Amino acid sequence: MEQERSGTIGIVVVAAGRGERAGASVEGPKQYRRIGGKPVIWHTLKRFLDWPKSGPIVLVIHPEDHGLLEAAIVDLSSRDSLIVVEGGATRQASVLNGLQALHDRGVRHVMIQDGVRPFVDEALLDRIALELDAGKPAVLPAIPVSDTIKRGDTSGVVTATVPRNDLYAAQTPQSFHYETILAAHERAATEQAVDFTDDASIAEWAGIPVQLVAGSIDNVKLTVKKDIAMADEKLKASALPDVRTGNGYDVHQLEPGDGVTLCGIFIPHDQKLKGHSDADVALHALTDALLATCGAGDIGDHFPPSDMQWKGAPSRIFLEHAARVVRGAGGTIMNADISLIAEEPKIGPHRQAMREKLAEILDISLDRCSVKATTNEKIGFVGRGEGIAAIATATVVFRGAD
Ligand SMILES: Nc1ccn([C@@H]2O[C@H](COP(=O)(O)OP(=O)(O)OP(=O)(O)O)[C@@H](O)[C@H]2O)c(=O)n1
Ligand SMILES: C[C@](O)(CO)[C@H](O)COP(=O)(O)O
Repeated sequence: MEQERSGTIGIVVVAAGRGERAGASVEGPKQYRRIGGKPVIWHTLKRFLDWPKSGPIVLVIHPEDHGLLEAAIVDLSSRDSLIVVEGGATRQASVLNGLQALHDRGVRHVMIQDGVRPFVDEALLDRIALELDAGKPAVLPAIPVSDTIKRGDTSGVVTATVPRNDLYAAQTPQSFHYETILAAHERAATEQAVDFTDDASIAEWAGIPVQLVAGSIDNVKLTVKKDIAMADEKLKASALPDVRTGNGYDVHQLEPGDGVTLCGIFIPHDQKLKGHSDADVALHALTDALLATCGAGDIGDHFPPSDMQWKGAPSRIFLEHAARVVRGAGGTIMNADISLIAEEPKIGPHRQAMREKLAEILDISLDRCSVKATTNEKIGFVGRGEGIAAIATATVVFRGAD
């Protein structure tokens, strides 16, 4: 259901093209291709949905693309506020449909945006809004042309060098007084003036003065295949790493026996740890820490103590399972750190073997595995030699959501 938006500037995003210059893709036309893990149109819409001055947002799509659109924006918050209409055979026809969909929605100004310009930024939108507020009927973001411009004939021979000091490359959103541009577009359609590649040209044709504002070098239009690959690389390179930390704690009671297993290493001793499995407190704590990095519950959820098959089991299977869960969720284990709290046996002589065991079980390098130990200064249950406790921390980096 469509929700009301609080901003005052109507937005028309045109995305009904077929993207022929970018070539075919299994993902559909270029506006549905993924860059940085999300479809191009997702990024473009998000910029406007997040901009506080956006009023109603009309999205113009191709009649065959309803399914593609639904899949593309399924996780976009506020998507219910979008007004979706179908476009026409040309960009100009699609814009007209979008403008007409804003009729009677109390819009004073409108911004017309290419769906395939996903890097439009808030500063640019604010610059344009200032000009509209100052009463300009048409505002065009553009950047001065920086290449030397040549004119050539059909045989590929240069016929002239064009002075570039007053040349600009036009961007979007091209922005207007709503009623003024709607009237110009409708008149162009009626008079079959149909060769316009942008909306500023229609304003010029209709005699409306167009104000230039500084565009943004990043606000490129994704036109050919290479543009899409470059946009993808750019977003991936700038994505914030998704680093997560989990912690775990476990304690087991000591009782008379012949040794304890800690971090997968058996240490001969006159006591053993009491437990359902081999009672390796260290690996249990680390298993919980790893599961915590992806919200996957705790060791008891995965290996219920009531299940007899885990009786006497080596705890490395719990840790291996947790590592699989983490990796299955897209995680890379960066670090595993265990602190053992025990009066006896002495851990120091076994630390290196323990670290090596962790590295082997987790399949990560030794320098990412740490084992430390302390006594409890003879205080409490650990201090009285009644049990051994372990605290673990795991650090995992996850791939960006896609
Ligand atoms: N009939 C059309 C043609 C274009 N557009 C939109 O206008 C914007 C800019 O057009 P362009 O880059 O030329 O896109 P396409 O027309 O899809 O590309 P091509 O010309 O390569 O087919 C795009 O967001 C495109 O989806 C549209 O809404 N309706
Ligand atoms: C509107 C536009 O993006 C401004 O640069 C451009 O004119 C669209 O042209 P296209 O031929 O549809 O790519």
